[in-house]
Amino acid sequence: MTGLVSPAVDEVVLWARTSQAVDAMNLEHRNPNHLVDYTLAPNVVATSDLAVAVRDVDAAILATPSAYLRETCRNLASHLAKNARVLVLSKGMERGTHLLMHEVAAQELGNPTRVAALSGPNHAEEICKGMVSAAVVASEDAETAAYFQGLLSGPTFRAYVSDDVRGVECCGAVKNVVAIACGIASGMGMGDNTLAVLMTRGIAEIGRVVAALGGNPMTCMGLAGMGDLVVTCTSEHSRNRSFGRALVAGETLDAYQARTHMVVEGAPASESVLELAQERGIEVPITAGVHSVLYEGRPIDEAMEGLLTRVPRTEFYGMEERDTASKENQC
Ligand SMILES: NC(=O)C1=CN([C@@H]2O[C@H](COP(=O)(O)OP(=O)(O)OC[C@H]3O[C@@H](n4cnc5c(N)ncnc54)[C@H](O)[C@@H]3O)[C@@H](O)[C@H]2O)C=CC1
Ligand SMILES: O=C(CO)COP(=O)(O)O
Repeated sequence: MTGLVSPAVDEVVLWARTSQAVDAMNLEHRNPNHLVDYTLAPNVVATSDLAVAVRDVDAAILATPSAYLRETCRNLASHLAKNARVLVLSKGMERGTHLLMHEVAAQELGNPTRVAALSGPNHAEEICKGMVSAAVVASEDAETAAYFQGLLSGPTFRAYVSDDVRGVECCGAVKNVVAIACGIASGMGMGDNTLAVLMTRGIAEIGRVVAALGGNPMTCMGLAGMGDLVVTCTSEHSRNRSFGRALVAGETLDAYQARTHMVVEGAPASESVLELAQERGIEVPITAGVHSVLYEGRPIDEAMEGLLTRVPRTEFYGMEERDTASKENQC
């Protein structure tokens, strides 16, 4: 995001946790751990001091893995000005509470109207090369969404706004689970038909969860839904997809994350989405299948067979009237 924001502001301050990363970014203008060939703009500076990072800022952009967002916001709360706007990039659903990331940020930082969430098909590997991308900025407050739309929009990046922040964030959390399923299918040697089936039934599954959380299922047709689902299920850059392939090859989640130093958000999301679905009676067969493989020791072949041997149904899309979320014959 620094490459998108830096042309629009005087200075971007990056918070990093290690002095090694901070020194490399300040001295060489490169991140030594991620996108190592990318040169940071001259007006980007780094610090490991959170208080310094947000001193006198107009806005903060939060991009920690979802599991650390609450802790990061808690640490930030006493340093961030009360009127500073907050944009959340993290994609996930909190375990136990089933809160979306903008809700976690708002709980810890106060004033939900200053919080927005950004989601869409946005692999940093392509954005930093100036390849055309787009995303949606969602907030319950139109001014906050418009503020970040203005901050991020540029010649190669188009930002749309939405007031359906729950729908946008829910899409971002659940599509990662579907992408793991696609990676597994790809690793098993399945073809394009299989991926198309998983993605299409995946968007229906996402739609049911969006509806249950009070979002608009039509948001699934947009950049945060269909757009991000397509890129995450098909791109070579996707961690969730490539983890699914690695799993078939015998690698564990911990080993994959340790080798890549990157987060696989679909794994914890499968836990929280399944918890939520069981609590609310939502059918999430793809999520349940991924969860069973990751956390219940179910063999991959058996999970795939389980999906295929379900009772034949009418095709519902997950985007019908909201009360269809509770109908039995829905998926
Ligand atoms: N909104 C959007 O357009 C996009 C959002 N994302 C989301 O952003 C979040 C971060 O993804 P990436 O930047 O790709 O991460 P990454 O997978 O490249 O790396 C994870 C990073 O988390 C850091 N980290 C580990 N423990 C931490 C802690 N306790 N506190 C803060 N940071 C910690 C690691 O140092 C590492 O740099 C994820 O939730 C991901 O799904 C990712 C791509 C696009
Ligand atoms: O959300 C993303 C792209 O929009 C990143 O997806 P992965 O975490 O699977 O790489």
